[in-house]
This record gives sequence, structure tokens and C-alpha cells, in this order.
Amino acid sequence: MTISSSSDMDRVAWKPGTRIQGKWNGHTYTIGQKLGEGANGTVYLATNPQGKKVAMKVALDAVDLQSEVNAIQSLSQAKDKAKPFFLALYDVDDAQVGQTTWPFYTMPYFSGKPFSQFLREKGWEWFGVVGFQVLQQLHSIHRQGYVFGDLKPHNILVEQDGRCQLIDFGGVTPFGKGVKQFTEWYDRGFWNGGSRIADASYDWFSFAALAVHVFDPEEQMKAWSRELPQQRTEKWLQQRCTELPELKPFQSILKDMLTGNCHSPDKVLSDWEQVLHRHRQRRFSARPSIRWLNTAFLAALLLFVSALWLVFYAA
Ligand SMILES: Nc1ncnc2c1ncn2[C@@H]1O[C@H](COP(=O)(O)OP(=O)(O)OP(=O)(O)O)[C@@H](O)[C@H]1O
Repeated sequence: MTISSSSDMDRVAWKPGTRIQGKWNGHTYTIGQKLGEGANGTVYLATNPQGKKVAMKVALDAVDLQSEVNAIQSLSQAKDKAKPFFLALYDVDDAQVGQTTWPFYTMPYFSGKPFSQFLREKGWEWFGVVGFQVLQQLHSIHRQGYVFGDLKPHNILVEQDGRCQLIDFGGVTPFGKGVKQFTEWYDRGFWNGGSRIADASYDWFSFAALAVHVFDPEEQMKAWSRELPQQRTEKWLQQRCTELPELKPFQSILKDMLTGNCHSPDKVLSDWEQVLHRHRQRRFSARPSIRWLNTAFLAALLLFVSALWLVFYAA
């Protein structure tokens, strides 16, 4: 049977409650809801034999899946004690369903929401805090000689308490090779901002483009994607970093990211932390004045009510 798309996949087998057994390792999983799908496959919530929830990625193409598995394996085995994210590969196997063999792997399940959705629901002021963790995770991947490659809001899941996790390691590429997988909007080549050769600055660029994307209206983004290639320049992204009020505090860091001037990742992180610190201090020092305003408002309200009482009852 030929399966050519994720929707074919749904029609064939992967309904909630289906039990799948790995052909080589023999582990049995109960399939739950579909968590999402992309170009490389579909991800399901599944329960493993110990009753634990895991995420199961079922691919259309065994070669793509293998390259992702290799990337996760290399990154999760790295002895980086300061690794700021959780990465693990639980099982890699094939499942035989009817006439079809499906390659799959299982990994930790993250209940977080995609970055843009999280910001919409929790508040835009979370951008700095979550962004800082993303930068830490990218830096950790770079320390191991890889770029993440396919950075986009959907590949950043954020939990309710603001902790975040990169997912989808299909774009992870060793330094010096052509980036394996990317999404146009966040791609340095798309903006004529540099090559697609994997180096740390490729991810920094994507991060700055992502920052603009999460704050700019969707319609404007679509209009820009339709522009002629020669009109798309990283200068436009720079300009948006100065215009968008939420990005203003970070504009000089983002500008360095767009122009390839982030030579010291430690400095990027410490500069970002300083902006967060300043921001927090400003909010803290703003509080007493808010309290003062509240008191003044209450006093004015009392005066107004007293005046009304005098006019209508005392007169
Ligand atoms: N570990 C996980 N925990 C929870 N949800 C996940 C997990 N991994 C993936 N997902 C969900 O499944 C969706 C698709 O997964 P993923 O991005 O890995 O697929 P893809 O085919 O590589 O996508 P793309 O075409 O965007 O590269 C994600 O956007 C996310 O919503």
C-alpha cells in the first residue's frame, strides 16, 4: 500500500485506542490523540507498556526519521552538564499495520503550547523570559557543534509556568554542512541575510526573525512572504525590531543577530539577561506609583459619592 501523506495515515490506522507493537523491540503502545503533524510525519500521544505518556512520531519516510533519530541521539548523549533542555529517545522501531510498515520513535511528551499561542494567552511580557531559555538551548546545541536549523514558534513548546522546550530536531545539522531543514520565514537565505551553511549565527538570525514574527500581525507577514526575493532584506527585519514596542528593549541584540555580529554567545545571553533585569526593576519601581494612583482614585470616588449625597439628601 502506498502512503503519501499524513491524512492517508489517519485513514489507515492511527485512531485513538489502537494498539501498536514494535516489530523489532516488541514494545506495545496504545495510541491517544494526535498532537500535531508536519512535513515529516505525525506525532501522537501514546501510552507505553509502563502506563507512561510518551510522544510517538510516525514518519512517512524512514530516511528522514533516521536522520532525526541520529540528531537526537548525538545531542542527548552529549556530556554537557549545563544542558538546559530535556532530550531523550525512548524507543526506535517499525510498526506493521496491515500491509504497511511504519517507522516511528518515541520521546518525552511535553504538554506545553507553541510559543506564539502561549504569548497570546499569558501575555506578551513573557517574551523575554521564554526567549532567554530558547537562546540558552540554542547555545547548548552550538557547543556540541550543531545548529538547530528549523527554529519557529511551533517548535518551541512552553509550559504554563514559562519553562520551554525545543522540539523537532529534524533540522539539526553539523557546523559547516548545508542546513537540512528550515522554514522560509526564519531562514537567513530567504531574507538575503547570508548563506544556508550551518553556523551558530544561522540560528541567531532565525531567532531574531522569529521575534519579529510573533509580534507582527499575520497578514503583514503573509504580504511580505509574497514580495519579490530581492525586496526581502534583513534590513526590513531590523526596522521592525525598532518599530515593534515589545522588541525595543532587545533591539540592539536582535540587530546583531540579523547582521551576523553575535560573536560571543555568552555576551548575547548576558546582554539579554541585563535587559530582563532592567525591565523587572522598572516594573518594580513603577508599583508604588500604581498604588498611589489607586489611593487617589478611591479618594476621588469617595468625594464624588459624598457630594452626591449632599446634593440629593442633605439639601
Ligand atoms: N515531544 C512532543 N510533545 C508534545 N507534542 C509534540 C512533541 N513533538 C511534536 N509535538 C507536536 O507535533 C507537531 C509536529 O511535530 P514535528 O514538528 O516534530 O513534526 P514535523 O513533521 O517535523 O513538522 P515540520 O513540518 O514543522 O518540520 C508539533 O508542532 C507539536 O505540536
